[in-house]
Amino acid sequence: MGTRAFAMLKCAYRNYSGKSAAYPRKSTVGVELHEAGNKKNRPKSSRTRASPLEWTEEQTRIISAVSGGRSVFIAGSAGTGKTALLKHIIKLLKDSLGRSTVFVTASTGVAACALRGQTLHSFAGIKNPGREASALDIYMDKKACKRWRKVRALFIDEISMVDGELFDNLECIARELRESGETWGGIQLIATGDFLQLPPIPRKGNCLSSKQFAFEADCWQSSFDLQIELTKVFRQSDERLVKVLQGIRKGEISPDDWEFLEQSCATDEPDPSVVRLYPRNEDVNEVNNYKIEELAAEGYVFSAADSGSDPWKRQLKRGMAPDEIFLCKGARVMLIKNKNTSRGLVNGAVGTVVGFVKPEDMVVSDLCCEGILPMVKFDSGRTVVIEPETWYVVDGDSVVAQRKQIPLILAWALSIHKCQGMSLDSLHTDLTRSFGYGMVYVALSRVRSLSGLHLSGFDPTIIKANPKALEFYQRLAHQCDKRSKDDGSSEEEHNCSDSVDSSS
Ligand SMILES: Nc1ncnc2c1ncn2[C@@H]1O[C@H](COP(=O)(O)OP(=O)(O)OP(=O)(O)O)[C@@H](O)[C@H]1O
Repeated sequence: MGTRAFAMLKCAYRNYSGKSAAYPRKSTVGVELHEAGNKKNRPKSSRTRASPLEWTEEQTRIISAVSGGRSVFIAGSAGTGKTALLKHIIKLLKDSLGRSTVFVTASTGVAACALRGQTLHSFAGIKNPGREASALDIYMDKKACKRWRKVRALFIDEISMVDGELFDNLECIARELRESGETWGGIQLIATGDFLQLPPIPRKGNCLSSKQFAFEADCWQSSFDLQIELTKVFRQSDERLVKVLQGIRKGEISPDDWEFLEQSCATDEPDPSVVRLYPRNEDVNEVNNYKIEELAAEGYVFSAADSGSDPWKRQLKRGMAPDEIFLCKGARVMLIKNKNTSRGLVNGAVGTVVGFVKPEDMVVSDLCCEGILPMVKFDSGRTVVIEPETWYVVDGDSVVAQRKQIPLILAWALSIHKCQGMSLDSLHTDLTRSFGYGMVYVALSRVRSLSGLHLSGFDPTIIKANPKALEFYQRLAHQCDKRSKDDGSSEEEHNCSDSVDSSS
């Protein structure tokens, strides 16, 4: 089959009701075309710049430490602005050190794509992320060796999902390849994450590793000049909710807090439009497929247009933008990129597909043969034509792969792993489902306010925090406390440590 024929098949108009494919009724498209043609109704640009944030004292301290060349571990619970701060610091360092020497990585494809970076594994030259990192693989990979020698500042987001053994191995490789006796061969390391959120996924054959977390690595303490915990939560403004979530993060919930949660949350069956969070992908796919089939509506398939080469292109598949998405009228969708923050069109905004339009000034037939775009009515009330977005994998200063796709995913259901890092207006989760350490906290801490939280299966025994992670934070707090007393500053002024002993 020719490439063209294959491409046409791939993006052919599909119908999940099982009926034979048919083109959409012209009249419907006509009406929406008219709406889209009306300039007043159309978004001016999807690239509106977000207004700059006013940094807190904690965040400012981190900015100056990093600007001064220090290696920093930025801790903080959900919604304390770790990612927002990281984006700012990345820009600062790229401007000061040069784009080609600053490498942005994350332990997951989703987080890496969100930062326009690459996975830690791709950066490092690890061929098989599911297995033990092979030093030989890395030494044989000329491009990876070049990166290791060239890098001056290395960012690692979602460090909570990097295990201690990998962290130690990479530090050792950095020293050897850079022929330097300094920790990490003198690389400035900036790591962020919350060890009380999702833990590392055990590698095959490594279930009983004694170094489950990065903070258990032998080199952890010498890797950072400074370890700082952000304490101001921005995602939620309700102080009681913040307090309850902080308790859940630590695996604690008082009877009062439990009652408060039970009474304040909507415990009745939520509106079917509310996003359901599940721990497992199978459940997510089952719900989304069932719901879209139930609509039995005609729609379109949007296929991602990728360029670049492997392993970078493979990373795009692990990001948020789907390889393929079928959309029809009535489909519940979520925006997976910030389009216009001042208008509420942010990553995590949920809405319903209300139609399709053919743009006059844009060719989008690479995504959908019919050259159309979906129109979404967001729950906030705005109706917007969703233009394609591009996700990049950046290696130093070069774009090594990119994916163009409609920035939408189906949103009747979402996995807890995928929603880590998101803010949501409303969600439903069933607490009786199998949750591991940190899962309940990750799920609940996505919501901005209690009015948007729908819970079922109340059972306080499922709230649990990893004891090793708890101990790590206790030591961090103790060191900060000690340091505050030593130099006479208050605890609030000094929630950081120059040296934390990570050994138990
Ligand atoms: N200094 C600040 N002032 C106001 N809002 C802020 C500030 N810093 C961050 N925010 C906002 O707080 C929200 C949560 O921030 P962010 O997603 O960076 O948190 P996070 O710590 O990375 O959360 P998570 O651990 O859940 O990924 C975002 O909407 C962000 O814009």
